[in-house]
Amino acid sequence: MYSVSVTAPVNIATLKYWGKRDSVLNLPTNSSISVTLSQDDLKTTTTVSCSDSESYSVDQLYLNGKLESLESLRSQKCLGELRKYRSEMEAKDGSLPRISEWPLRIVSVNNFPTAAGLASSAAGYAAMVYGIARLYRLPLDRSELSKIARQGSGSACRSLYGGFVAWEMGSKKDGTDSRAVQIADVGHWPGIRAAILVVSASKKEVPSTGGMQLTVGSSDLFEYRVKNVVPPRYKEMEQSIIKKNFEKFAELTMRDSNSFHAVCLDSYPPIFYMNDTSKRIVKLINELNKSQGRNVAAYTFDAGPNAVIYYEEKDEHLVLGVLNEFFGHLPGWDKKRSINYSLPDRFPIDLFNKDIFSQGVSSVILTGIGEGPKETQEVLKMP
Ligand SMILES: Nc1ncnc2c1ncn2[C@@H]1O[C@H](COP(=O)(O)OP(=O)(O)OP(=O)(O)O)[C@@H](O)[C@H]1O
Ligand SMILES: C[C@@](O)(CCOP(=O)(O)OP(=O)(O)O)CC(=O)O
Repeated sequence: MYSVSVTAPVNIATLKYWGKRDSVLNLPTNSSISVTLSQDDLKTTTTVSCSDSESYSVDQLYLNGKLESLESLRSQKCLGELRKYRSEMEAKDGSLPRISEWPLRIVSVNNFPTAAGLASSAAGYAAMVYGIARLYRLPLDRSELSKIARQGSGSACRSLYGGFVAWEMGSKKDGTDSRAVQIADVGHWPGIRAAILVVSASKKEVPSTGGMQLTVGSSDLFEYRVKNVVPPRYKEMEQSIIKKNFEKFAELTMRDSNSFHAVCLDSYPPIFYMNDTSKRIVKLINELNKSQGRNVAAYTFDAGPNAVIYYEEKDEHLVLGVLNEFFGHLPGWDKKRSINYSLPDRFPIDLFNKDIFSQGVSSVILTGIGEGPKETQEVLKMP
């Protein structure tokens, strides 16, 4: 029996992937950019093993304690590609054990809600692909592995790296140039923080894949976004990261979240991922930024109502000053309990009815930028 355990992070896009040009190879209609979040707070842990013993009769995935199907085309493609690489190695080197033929057992847990718009599929597929690649000792770099993870879930390709990551859409039909690359590692700009306001931890209404297909097929705005908005924005965002220009990075992040939700709304029938709570959070952040005369925080929303708010550590007292005022009673503040937050100077508190603006959020996750997948000593047992 051979076994390896790994952990992998969540990533939250600041320039959104929305739309596929090939849904079998999972190739996107635009390049995207994300921040990898710290595994201290959000992570998938996966133990992969393979054996020729009788107890390993078929490939199995245990996710959060339950047996899950591996039959989906997405999972099959990831497993198939990894096995193919391993069997090619075995064919070239007769001394290698022929483990590519053995059934795999994958035991995985997410320490945060699964399928609730918190990018569990990204961390999950990244962990699965990275773990099997280590088990098979494949000589593939993270960018090569990202092409495999991409076929599990598009956004998963970006979780192969830490720091700031781009998914280059590529132009080849076979997808061999559609892969993740690192724009900058954590050390480049370590002060990036993220506050997640969990608005809904339940399963989302319109899954990303179906939502994208609907947008591609029905939104008039979509073509404009893909052709005219994203390409220059990609370059500007990359530059803002390289120059550590938070003011610009924040503006582009918020604009791109708005643009993504605009094409969702422009789909026919329309898709609504943000709800009234999400909209109130946008207002809080806008007023905070206005009151300080600069962008101290940037909101972004994925395919659900949860908000992710990026900010710099040096402005934490301002951002958490506001968030604590409205959401300080919720779970998630333990590591900041000793700090006495107060509202930032000039914040226009009179504009906000506290009873209404405190509603709808169930918990807060305070985290920051983090590293990519890594091996761990923690071994998960079959439930
Ligand atoms: N740890 C894991 N290992 C393997 N697969 C996983 C893991 N976690 C999640 N998945 C897969 O991802 C699916 C959830 O993906 P889905 O896109 O619905 O939600 P999400 O990733 O949490 O949200 P979003 O993509 O909008 O951020 C699960 O049903 C499962 O198939
Ligand atoms: C809104 C998004 O989070 C969409 C993520 O979509 P997925 O990666 O979950 O989609 P599939 O490739 O169909 O699995 C934006 C982003 O992460 O870039």
